[in-house]
This record gives sequence, C-alpha cells and structure tokens, in this order.
Amino acid sequence: MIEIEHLTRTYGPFTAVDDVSLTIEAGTITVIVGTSGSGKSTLMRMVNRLVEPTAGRVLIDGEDTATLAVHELRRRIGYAIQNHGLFPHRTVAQNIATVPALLGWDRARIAARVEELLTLFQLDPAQFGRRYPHELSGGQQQRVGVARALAAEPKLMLMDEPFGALDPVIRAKAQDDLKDIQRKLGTTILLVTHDMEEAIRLGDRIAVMDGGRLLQCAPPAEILIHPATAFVGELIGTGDRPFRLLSLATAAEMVEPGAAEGTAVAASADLRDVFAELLWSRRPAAPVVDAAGNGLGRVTLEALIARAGRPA
Ligand SMILES: Nc1ncnc2c1ncn2[C@@H]1O[C@H](COP(=O)(O)OP(=O)(O)OP(=O)(O)O)[C@@H](O)[C@H]1O
Repeated sequence: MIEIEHLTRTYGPFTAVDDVSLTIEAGTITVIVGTSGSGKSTLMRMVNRLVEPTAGRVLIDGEDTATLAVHELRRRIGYAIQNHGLFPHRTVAQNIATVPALLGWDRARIAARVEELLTLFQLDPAQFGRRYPHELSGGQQQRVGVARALAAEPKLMLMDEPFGALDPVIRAKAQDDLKDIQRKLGTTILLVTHDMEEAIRLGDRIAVMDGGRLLQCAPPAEILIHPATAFVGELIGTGDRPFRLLSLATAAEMVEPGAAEGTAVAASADLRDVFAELLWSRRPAAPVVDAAGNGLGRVTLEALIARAGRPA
C-alpha cells in the first residue's frame, strides 16, 4: 500500500503540488489525469524521490521513503516514462537486464526474463535483443522501456505516459498486456496519462489533478456519474459519458435468457463495443457466447440504452 500524505512541492513562490493526500491499495492501478502543468509528473516523481518533497511524506507498506537510501528505493520501484530513458550504449537486452543485474540474478535467469518480456511486447528476442535503442522505432523503444521497468517484477510501478508514442492498435494491446501482468503479479501501479480512454480502461481509481491540487480520486464509474467539480466533469468528457459508462462493463454482466439473430458477441466484449455492433448491424439484440463458443443468452439494445444513462 502506498500512502501519500500531504505532499507539497514548491519551486520558489510557485506550488507545483499542493497538499496532496492519496492512498493506493496494493495490487491496484491508480491513474492520474489532469491538464498540462497540473503537477501529475511532479507528484509521481516524489514517490521515487526523483523530486524531493517540500513537505509531506510517502509511506510504502508503512515505511517512510525519506528514511531509505535513494538507490535502494529506486531499485524497488519500476519506472517507465514517455521518452523511455533507455541507455543508448547498451543493447535492448542489456537495457532490460539492468535491474535484475543490479539485484544479482544469475545469467540464465536474466536471459530467460529478457526473452519472456520481449516476446510479451511482440519484439522477436533474436532480432531485437542485440539492437541498440537508436535502431528501434519510437514505439518499439517505448515498449522496451516498459519491459525494462517490469524486468525485476517490482511490486510498485510508476508509469508516466508510458504508451504515448504507440499507435492505437499496439497501444490497446500494450494496455491489455499491462493489465494482465498487473493481475498476475499483483503489481501496484501509479500511471500518468493525458488519455481519458486509457484512464478508464486501466484505472481501478482515477485521480484528477488541477493546479497542483487533487480534485477527486475515485473509481471510474464514480467519477463519471458524480464528478466532484464542473472541471472534473469537463475533463472526463460529458459528450462521451454514456459510452464510457458502457465501456466499464462486459456482455457477461448484461446477458439475459433468450434468443437473438446474427453474429454472436463474446461474453468478454465491453458493452460499448456491443452497443456499436448492434447499431451498426441494425439489430435489437445479439446472442452472447463464452470463450468456448457456448451460447449464454442474449444482450438487448434496450437494456444497453438503459445501462448507458445516469443512474437514478
Ligand atoms: N524544476 C522545476 N522548476 C520550476 N518549476 C517546475 C519544475 N518542475 C516542474 N515545474 C512546474 O510545476 C508544474 C507541474 O509540472 P508537472 O511536470 O508535474 O506537470 P504535469 O501535470 O505532469 O504536466 P504535463 O501533463 O504537461 O506533463 C508546471 O507548471 C511546471 O512548469
């Protein structure tokens, strides 16, 4: 568990982060969103002490980070940033191996981990492991940056716009992969993004910042339905609200008994995609199947419309 208590950072007369308190439960993803310059990166960097707080403190599993040696703290925390920060004179494999090597893993274990991560991020280990960062595209560098941050399976990951340079298809895949890895390892993640879709897709909780202050920190549905201020509502995008609300649930949660015609939708499909499919194919309902293709029932347009509205 991460406890951020009254964190403040000033630069001269300017307050970049203003008395922010926030608790992040172990094994959850908290996504920080906010306008440019609202203090998101500064808040995150105070967790691994790339920026020292002016006031306040951060506790990791009850331990005050100010009492730890900085290198010790950073070794424990994975850190992935938009411009990836790869070491230019080390190969991709060496970059990913950085923290495991510091931790004294044996060579075979490191090699296996590098191969596993490159494969996970769809980079052929034989081809990419030996290359240098300048021999990769921006999106490939970014994936290597995330792989490096994950290499030693840190319990806590800080991610600052980690998927910013990825195209929408790879981005969605990288987000799904991150979520899978996070569930599998129980990693706690604090992630900064400008992309509200990403925040809703990944966040167990979304923290909204403005002018250095934390305006609201709550699960996505709560933020969508009850934004704490008009600014939070604006940031979350009022025009997209019904669709974003639908995107939080899957067909499995809305399945009802009965038949329907046409192509089936997967139980794991999110309700926004199901809604789009029904509108596009001009159907009042679609059959729902599980991963093995067994029929589970149907989902209806009527039920989706009811679900997309603000709860009474
Ligand atoms: N070293 C510094 N000296 C002075 N001001 C700084 C320093 N670092 C950050 N700031 C200021 O603090 C504010 C918050 O910066 P921060 O990088 O945390 O914002 P952000 O929300 O992450 O922005 P963005 O979304 O644009 O990356 C900005 O106004 C920035 O100019």
